Amino acid sequence: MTNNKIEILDKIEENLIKIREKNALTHCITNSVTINDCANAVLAIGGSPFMAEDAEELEEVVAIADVLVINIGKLSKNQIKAMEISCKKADETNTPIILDPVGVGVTELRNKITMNLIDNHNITAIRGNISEVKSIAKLSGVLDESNTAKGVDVNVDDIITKQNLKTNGELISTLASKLNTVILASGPIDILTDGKTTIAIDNGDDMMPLITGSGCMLSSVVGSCIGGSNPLEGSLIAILAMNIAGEKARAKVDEKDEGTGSFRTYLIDYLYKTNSESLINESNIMIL
Ligand SMILES: Nc1ncnc2c1ncn2[C@@H]1O[C@H](COP(=O)(O)OP(=O)(O)O)[C@@H](O)[C@H]1O
Ligand SMILES: Cc1ncsc1CCOP(=O)(O)O
Ligand SMILES: [Mg+2]
Repeated sequence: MTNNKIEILDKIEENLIKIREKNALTHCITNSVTINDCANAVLAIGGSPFMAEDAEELEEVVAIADVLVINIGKLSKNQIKAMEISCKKADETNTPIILDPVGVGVTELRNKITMNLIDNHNITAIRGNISEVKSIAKLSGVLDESNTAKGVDVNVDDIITKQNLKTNGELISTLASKLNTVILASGPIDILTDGKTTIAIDNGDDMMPLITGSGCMLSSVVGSCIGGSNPLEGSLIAILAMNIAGEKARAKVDEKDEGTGSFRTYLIDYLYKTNSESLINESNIMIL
C-alpha cells in the first residue's frame, strides 16, 4: 500500500464495492458469548457468515470459505481441535486466516493456543486490543515486559493515546514484520500496520467497549473485508466502518436518551448503512 493518505482514501470506494460484490463466505470459529453479534455484523457489512466447528465437516467448510476467522474467547477442547483442523486446511487452500487472540496474556492456555496458531499457520491478520497485541509482542520476543489484559478487556495502563501513539506504532509495526502479518490493535485510537505502512485511526466512540463483542464483531468484519479485498485495505475499511457506525450509534442513543442495549442494535444498523462517502469524509486517519 502507498504511504499517501489521499491515495489510501481514494481506494475505499472501489474496495467497498468489491467487498459487497464478493459477499465473502466468512467461516468463524468463535466464542458463544458474541457469536450472534458476529454473524449479524458480517451480514451487515456485506459478508456471508458461516459458524461451523464440528471436526467432521471442517475440511469441507474451509474448502468453500473465502476466509477463516479464529476467535479464542471461550476455548474448549473441541474448539481447539476445530481450530487446528481448520487452520491446517486453510494453509493448504491459501484461505486467509484472521486471529482474534481474546485474553491472550491472561492464562497459559490462551498463550499456548495463540502462539501455536501464529507459529504453525499462515496468519493473514491479527486483530486484538492493545493489551492482547502487547502480550503477543512479549511472547514473540519483541517486548521484554507487558501488562496483562483485564480478562477480555484492555488494561487501562496500555490504552493507546496521542502521547504513546508513535511508540506503539513502532512496536506493532516491528511485530507485524516479525510475524509477517497485518496487525490491527484497537482502542480509542486504533493502529493498523503490515510492517511497512502504519496508520492510526482516530474514530469510534467510548460506548463501544461498554458492550460485549465490539472487538469480536470487528475481527469478523475484518475477515469479510479481507475476503473481499486485501489484508491491509480490507482491514482499514473494516475499522472505519465499525468506528463510524459506533459514532452514529452514539449520536442516536444520545438523541433518544437511550443506553448500551440500544447502542448495540444501532451499531449493526449503521454498519449495514456503511457507504464509501461517509467512510472517506468522516474518517480521521494519520499515517505514522
Ligand atoms: N474509548 C474508545 N473510544 C472509541 N472507540 C473505541 C474505544 N474503545 C474501543 N473502541 C473501538 O471499539 C472496537 C473494539 O475495540 P476494543 O474495545 O479495543 O476491543 P476488544 O473488545 O477486543 O477489547 C474498535 O473498533 C475500537 O476502535
Ligand atoms: C465476555 C467474554 N468472555 C469470553 S469471550 C467474551 C467476549 C469478548 O468480546 P470482546 O473482546 O469483543 O469484548
Ligand atoms: Mg476482544
